[in-house]
Parts: sequence; structure tokens; C-alpha cells
Amino acid sequence: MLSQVKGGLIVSCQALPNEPLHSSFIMSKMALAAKEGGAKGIRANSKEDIIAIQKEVDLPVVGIVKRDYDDSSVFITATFKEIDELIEAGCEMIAMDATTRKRPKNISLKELVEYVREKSPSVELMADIATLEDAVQAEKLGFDCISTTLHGYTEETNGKKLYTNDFEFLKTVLQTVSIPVIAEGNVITPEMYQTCMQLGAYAAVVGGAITRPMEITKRFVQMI
Ligand SMILES: CC(=O)N[C@H](C=O)[C@@H](O)[C@H](O)[C@H](O)COP(=O)(O)O
Repeated sequence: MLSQVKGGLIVSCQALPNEPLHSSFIMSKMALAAKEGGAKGIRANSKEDIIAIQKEVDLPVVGIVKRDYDDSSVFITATFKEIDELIEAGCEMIAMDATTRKRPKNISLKELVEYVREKSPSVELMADIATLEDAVQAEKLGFDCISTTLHGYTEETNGKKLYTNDFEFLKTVLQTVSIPVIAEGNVITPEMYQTCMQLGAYAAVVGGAITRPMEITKRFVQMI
């Protein structure tokens, strides 16, 4: 997948059960629209959505399973169960929370990486990180790429967004690791996407600004 998305746009097509567009069918059509618009890859949540998307488009998919656990705040591909679902779905890349936070049942990130490598060696691995420390750890553990997905969304980084701090976090990660770094999270305009690429991001994932009309509507309404 990495070679296919190099320099391009990955569109995240996600709607959780509490969102108006929650539906595998709708996500598959979002993916088709993204493909027709020139996206190089799709990011999607859940086995059902990924299977529906794969039937509609031939783009590579980075899959996640979002699931909440009582004993941890990690929710993106947190345990072996979610990895099994993604391997069954047959996505080209699996993204998982790669923060240093405690995982459900105290499973370590290393164990999860080894599990994927053992079970499905051809699947690439994306580390969803929040801090620089996470990025360094992800590179050491052998992830194929890093995505800045969780920066701004953890207890430690709460409120810090890529676009409100002059892309400082993205720049620092790019200077620190040598594996591909993908910009993800709050890239909401074509100009911001362009900046990410000029700074050296390998690709960018854009979600809400393309596939979450409620968020887009809110941005308009809040201007008045
Ligand atoms: C923090 C979290 O749960 N991020 C999720 C990860 O898959 C998605 O909800 C985001 O839509 C995705 O990262 C793309 O970001 P944005 O929608 O801002 O372009």
C-alpha cells in the first residue's frame, strides 16, 4: 500500500454508530466518490465497512477497528480481536494505536506487532501516534509508517491540533524518524494538505473535511 499512496491523498471514510451517516453502504459510496476525486487510498473503520468498500473500489485500504474497553483509553485496534477482524477483512494495511498508554488486558504494542507479522506478513502496519516518544517507539518496533492521528486526542496532547500550532508536531516527527510519516488529523483544507506535503509528509489522510458533512456544516454555521 505504501508505494501506491506515496505523495497522495488517503481519504478516511468513517461514521460511528452515533453519526448520521453510519452505514457500510454509505461509506462504500464515500470511498467511490473519493476514488473518482483522485484519492490514492482509503482509511476505514470495521470489518463490515472495509468489505463493503473493497467491493466498490480497487484502492488499497488501511483498516482500523474502533472499540472501547473499560480498562484502557486505547480504542483504535486495541487487541488481538480487532487485528483478527482486519486480517479477515483483507485490508492492505492495519493501523493501530501506537501510544505508550496502557492497553486493554495489559497487552503490549510489541505483542500486537509480532502477532500481525506472524499471522499476515504481507500486511503493512501504520502506527497511530500522539507524541514524539510514540514515534520513536513505533520505528523501533518495526512499523512500516507513522501517522499523526492521535496528536491532540490523548490525555497528554489534548487540544493540540496539527493546524493550530503551525505544523510544529509534524515537522518534529519528520526530523526524528526515518520511516514514512503520514499527516493525519484536522487537515481540513487543500492548502493544509499542500503544506503537509511540502514539509515532507509521505502522504496525508483527510477524513472529516471530506466525509463528515455534519462537521463541514458546523464550520459554516459557526462563522456567523
Ligand atoms: C482521533 C480519531 O479517532 N481519529 C480517527 C482515526 O481513524 C478518525 O475519526 C479521523 O476521522 C481520522 O483520523 C482523520 O482525521 P480527520 O477526520 O480530522 O481528517
